[in-house]
Amino acid sequence: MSWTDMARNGRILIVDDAMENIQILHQALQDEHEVVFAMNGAKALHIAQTQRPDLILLDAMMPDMDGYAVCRALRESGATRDIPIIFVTALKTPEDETRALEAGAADFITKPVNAAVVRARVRTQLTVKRQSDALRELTLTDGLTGVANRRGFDEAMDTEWRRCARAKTPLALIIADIDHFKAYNDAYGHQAGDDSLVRVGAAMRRAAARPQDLVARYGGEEFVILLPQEDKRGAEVVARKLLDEMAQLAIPHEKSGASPWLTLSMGVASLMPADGLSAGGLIKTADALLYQAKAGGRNRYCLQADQAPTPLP
Ligand SMILES: Nc1nc2c(ncn2[C@@H]2O[C@H](COP(=O)(O)OP(=O)(O)OP(=O)(O)O)[C@@H](O)[C@H]2O)c(=O)[nH]1
Repeated sequence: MSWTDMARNGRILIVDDAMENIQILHQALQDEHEVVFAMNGAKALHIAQTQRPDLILLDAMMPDMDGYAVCRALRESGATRDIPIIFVTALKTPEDETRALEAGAADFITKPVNAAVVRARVRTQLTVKRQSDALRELTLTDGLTGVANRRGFDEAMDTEWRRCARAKTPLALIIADIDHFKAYNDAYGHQAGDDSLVRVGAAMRRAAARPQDLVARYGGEEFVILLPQEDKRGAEVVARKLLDEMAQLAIPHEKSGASPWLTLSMGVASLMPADGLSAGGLIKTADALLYQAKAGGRNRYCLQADQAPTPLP
């Protein structure tokens, strides 16, 4: 499917205080898009947050909250910041146009609108948005395994830390490292090593399959699993599932010393994000537990002790 084809089926939010204007735009777009509408700024912000439109057509002049204020509010919220906005207005001066673009609009259409122009401008903005989304996805994904990369993990950790702190729910982390992977590469070759990394990444995704779970490749043969709203017992269940998944894969590793198969060692930790604690502290705790699992013989996980979590300095 081409970018232009993909741009045909987006959800468009039309914001205008006059029903006849909404009807004209609806008429122009309804064949190619799902159209929702709002007749004031507050309603527009609510729909933008809850229904996540792909693009917003925004009237500049509205009573109470005008288009510029709506535009600024959309830009301030992480959930709506990236939705492209096209201003639709009877104001035509270069100053009006500049003001709209400075408020964060992607484009500008003047009234009375022409249906073909509206469709073309909407398609263009949707195409640009789809392309930038795809590019962003690429920058957050590990090219070999298809799981998130270090940067993807850092972003998710930042978001989930703040989300769990607000919701007062725990956040769990598993750091997993393949055992004796250097010996594996030496014995079976780098290509076989790469193939195994792909299979391990897929096993992790099977073990941590909830929508909010995030699997990332943290370094060469080191992976992390971020488990929002999980305490350490929930994370332990995932770690056990992962040991099972690895046993089922049964990738031969004759030089391992820990097992005839390729295995993982893991550190499993969880804490309640709060003032005085940090995401870095959670990572350090899980990392120290991973080290214990390695020292204890590998092919196992070490779980955080039961006392109140005290992250390492
Ligand atoms: N094939 C392949 N190997 C990688 C990749 N990234 C890292 N490695 C290898 O992973 C190995 C990691 O070795 P070490 O850090 O010594 O650890 P280990 O041999 O797994 O030993 P333990 O962790 O102590 O069980 C190195 O040989 C790296 O070359 C990769 O993308 N592909």
